[in-house]
Formats: sequence, structure tokens, C-alpha cells
Amino acid sequence: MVSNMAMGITEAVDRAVAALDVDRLHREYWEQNEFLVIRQFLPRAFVEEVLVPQAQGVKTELNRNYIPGHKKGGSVSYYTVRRRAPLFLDLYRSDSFRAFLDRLVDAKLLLCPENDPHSCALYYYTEPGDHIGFHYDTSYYKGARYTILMGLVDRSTQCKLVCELFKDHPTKAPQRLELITEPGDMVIFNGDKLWHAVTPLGEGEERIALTMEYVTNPEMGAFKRLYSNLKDSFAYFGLKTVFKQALAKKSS
Ligand SMILES: O=C(O)CCC(=O)C(=O)O
Ligand SMILES: [Fe+2]
Repeated sequence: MVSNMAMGITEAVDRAVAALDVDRLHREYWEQNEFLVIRQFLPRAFVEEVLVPQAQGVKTELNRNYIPGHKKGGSVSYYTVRRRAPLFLDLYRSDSFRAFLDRLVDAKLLLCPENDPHSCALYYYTEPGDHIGFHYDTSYYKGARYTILMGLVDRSTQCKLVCELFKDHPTKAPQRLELITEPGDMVIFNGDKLWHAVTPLGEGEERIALTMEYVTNPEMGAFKRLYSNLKDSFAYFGLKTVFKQALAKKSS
């Protein structure tokens, strides 16, 4: 048998997908109002050996952001991932992974357009107090937007993903979950349905997560694109990163 480490990402993802009980996960996803956790989707040892060095390698390009009362942390955009940590794209673009997601959410999911800095990005919690307040991953696209998070580094006891299922649901009572996202653990949800936050990082701790976004319709109105770009600039990747790419796209 080939060891984990000798395997490429595509093959590791194919194997991980083949091992899933899709019918059970599909039931769970819908029973939880379009939310699912898959512990150890990729084996921790594989993630630490193959993917974590990619995430640690782009730390120099990390954009720090601070929005008083809402968010503090670091982010690396899709543009940097594409250029300097391309192994993550083997997961984001994997045919078997995308076919699994389509079956899970009962929709044909598309990659985000190339000018979306969030499509496959990295979130870093590296300084005490780094966190994000409660929010939805609202879709500004014409269709739905799905978020897939995968834990990469979790050297923390305090920094947790807090999820409130069924918030704003017409009949069900809200249900609160506090999740530690260990390397290889995956969380999948419809961005307009899951109310979630990340609690503050403690002293000497570190948490890194991969985020991947898929959409059912890659079109976005001009006003929403501007709003989305401004939000991404201040809350995540910086004005220069976001608008350099947006303008390059326009003039091309
Ligand atoms: O770090 C995470 O696990 C999630 C962060 C998040 O929800 C966001 O940036 O929208
Ligand atoms: Fe979020």
C-alpha cells in the first residue's frame, strides 16, 4: 500500500471521498439545515505533512485585519494561494470532491470566478484575541454560496468555531455547537443558513483554517460586487489585493 505521504492530493481526496457514506451524510446535512461536519475527511498526518507547510509558507503574505468589535486576524487570498500554495487548489478543484458536494447539497456547484479572493483562501489566528464575531457567509452571487472549512492547525484550547444551527428557521429551535477543527476535519454549510463565529485565540496559541467557496451561479450584480470587494478589502485581504485583481479583470 502506498503511504499517505507518497500520495498526491488528488489521489488522497479521491480515497477520502470513496470512503464516505454519502447517503448518511446527505441525511445529516439536510437534517441540520444544510450543515455538516466530517471529522478527519483527510487524515491528520497527511494534512500536517503535505498541506500545513504550504500554509506556513505563505505567512509572509498574510494580510492582518482588525474591525473593532467584530474581527481580528490574518488572511491569505486566493490569488496568493494560486501563486504560492497551489496544492490547495488540487482539493478545491478535485472532480471527485466536487461530485460529492453536488450530491450532498442537491445542486450543481461551480467554482467561484477567478476574481473572487475568497474562493480558496486561508485564515490565520496567530495573535492573542484573534477571532470573528457571529455572521452568515452571505451570498452576494445570484445563486447560493457554500462554504467548506478544513482545519489545518489547531494549537489552541480557546479558539473554536461556534455554530448556531436553525437560527432564523421558521419552526425549529436554534442549536448551538462549539467545534474544534483539528487538521483534516471538514465543515460544510450553506452560507446563508449557518450563523457562526470563531472565539478569541489565547496567548501562545495558533489556529489556521482553509476555506473554499462554491456557488450555484457565478454571476454577481455590479453593486453587490463593489460591496463584496469592499468587505473583502477591510475584513480580509486588503484594498490593494482585492482591487488590483478586480481592475485587472475589468480591463482585460
Ligand atoms: O476560521 C474559521 O473557521 C471560519 C472563519 C469565518 O467564518 C469567516 O471568516 O467567515
Ligand atoms: Fe464565516
